[in-house]
Amino acid sequence: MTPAARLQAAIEVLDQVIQSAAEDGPPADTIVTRYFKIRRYAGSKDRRAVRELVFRAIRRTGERPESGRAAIVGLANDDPELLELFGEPRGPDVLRDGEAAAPRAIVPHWLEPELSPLVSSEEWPALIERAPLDLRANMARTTREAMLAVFPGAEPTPLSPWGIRLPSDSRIDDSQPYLEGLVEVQDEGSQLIALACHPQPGQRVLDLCAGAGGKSLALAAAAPDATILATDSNRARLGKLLPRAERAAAAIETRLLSPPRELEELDDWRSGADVVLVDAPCSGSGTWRRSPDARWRLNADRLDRLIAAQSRLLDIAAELVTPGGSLVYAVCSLFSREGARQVGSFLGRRSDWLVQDILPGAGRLDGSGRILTPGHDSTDGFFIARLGKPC
Ligand SMILES: C[S@@+](CC[C@H](N)C(=O)[O-])C[C@H]1O[C@@H](n2cnc3c(N)ncnc32)[C@H](O)[C@@H]1O
Repeated sequence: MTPAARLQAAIEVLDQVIQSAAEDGPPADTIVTRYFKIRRYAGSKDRRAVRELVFRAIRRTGERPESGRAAIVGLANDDPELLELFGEPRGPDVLRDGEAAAPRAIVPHWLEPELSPLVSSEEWPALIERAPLDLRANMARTTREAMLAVFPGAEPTPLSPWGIRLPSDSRIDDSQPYLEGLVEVQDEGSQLIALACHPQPGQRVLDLCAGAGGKSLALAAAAPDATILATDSNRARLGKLLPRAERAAAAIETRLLSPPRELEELDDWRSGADVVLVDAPCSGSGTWRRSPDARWRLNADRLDRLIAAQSRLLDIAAELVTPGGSLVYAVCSLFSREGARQVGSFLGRRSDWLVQDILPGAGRLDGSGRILTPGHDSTDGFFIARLGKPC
């Protein structure tokens, strides 16, 4: 493919990404892969180049643009080499006078007021910079030192004692330690959520929104003798946990929940969990650096629905914690309504619950919890709080 043809391909992919974002369809990554599945003539260099153009355009454009062409015109306005490709054979049509270009932005304008006041605009560029690849050493079966020696370019993460940081483009899925379950891919911020749960041997720990089990696996590695139940309402996600647990040699029970009957289905855990983790569904605004197209999929209705779901899940979790036990609430979001204000509302409903200190030295205090951000902590963005149920 010529450079002009690659630019035209990027426009076509972006059109599909825009449509998918509007319809809550698959993410940009999947769309790029699908695009090339039926275009076998494109070589690996072409695929890489088109992908790079697509993601540069997505990162540059905060709000969902009107078309792939508008996104690429915006990108080209910043890059004269791209401008020259318009009108070339197999390339995009010639630029029209005054043609609309998608405006450059990091945070969509309508979401600026949602950000925690701690996330100042100086930090915004880090929200969409490429993320490193973090691994978690499976402490039940190895040590961080042993794993640091295995991966070239590996550094210990500064905040999590389990973490190993590799350069962004590292591949580990065919490495022996990964296949043997000695390491898992997990952002340092996610590791800190498991650390905030502080699971102890013999405890009963419930991971209410376990998804594919990233936090459950970290909890099992930290306390192999704890009883861990991983639940989720999404069968496909929860189904991915079992093979991962097998690889890690972790004992984790799973249970599929059917909202709105979660409490009935967890009757045997009512007031019975020493720790309940609510890693709640959220906007994902803390992970824009990994999924920059997430900015294009959010809308006010969807955000309101997520906030209502978080509040409901917190109330469910409160019923499951044993007196004297803890509820750990986490979201990969930097929006106050999903983080500090969400927990503030919970404490308004249950004023006898106690705010517990977590993760000294990591992140910054934000209301009754802590906020971690890519700019301040070099992790994905998270809000984490730990609340104690009165005895
Ligand atoms: C942020 S993700 C969890 C990520 C997961 N803990 C991990 O470490 O990979 C939120 C999860 O909440 C689940 N969820 C949404 N509503 C739920 C409900 N009512 N009960 C249980 N899980 C729910 C979603 O299916 C999703 O997997």
